[in-house]
Amino acid sequence: MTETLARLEATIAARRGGDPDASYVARLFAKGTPKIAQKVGEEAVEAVIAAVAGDRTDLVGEAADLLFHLTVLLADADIPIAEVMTELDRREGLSGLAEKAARTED
Ligand SMILES: N=c1c2ncn([C@@H]3O[C@H](COP(=O)(O)OP(=O)(O)OP(=O)(O)O)[C@@H](O)[C@H]3O)c2ncn1[C@@H]1O[C@H](COP(=O)(O)O)[C@@H](O)[C@H]1O
Repeated sequence: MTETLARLEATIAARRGGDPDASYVARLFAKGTPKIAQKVGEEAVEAVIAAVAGDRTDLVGEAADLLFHLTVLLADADIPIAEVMTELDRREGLSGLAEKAARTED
């Protein structure tokens, strides 16, 4: 899973400054942060609609669109996905500490 995102991140980085006529990602970068952010918002709403409708197939597709556009948004902000993973790992550690503390209280 992480490898897939890492590959996508590398492809997206390689498209930076590329030909907008030849690449969707280059086109997004050329349009700028507000357009990329708008796409993330749209894809998030579409994923939410698919989830509420109970449409599993649509949700998988919309989730892929959302993760893809979020990866472009992070690249546009010069934030490596690894930094987001580190934050998730930190939170996992915090929840582990909370569980440990709860066990100690018993
Ligand atoms: N994963 C994706 C991916 N997911 C979705 N999309 C594109 O995202 C767009 C979303 O569709 P929409 O109808 O919402 O948007 P649109 O009408 O095309 O654009 P707007 O008018 O809304 O700006 C479609 O054009 C899809 O093709 C993607 N485009 C590219 N990738 C990955 O990015 C790589 C590089 O792509 P290129 O930059 O095109 O070479 C590809 O090899 C893929 O791995």
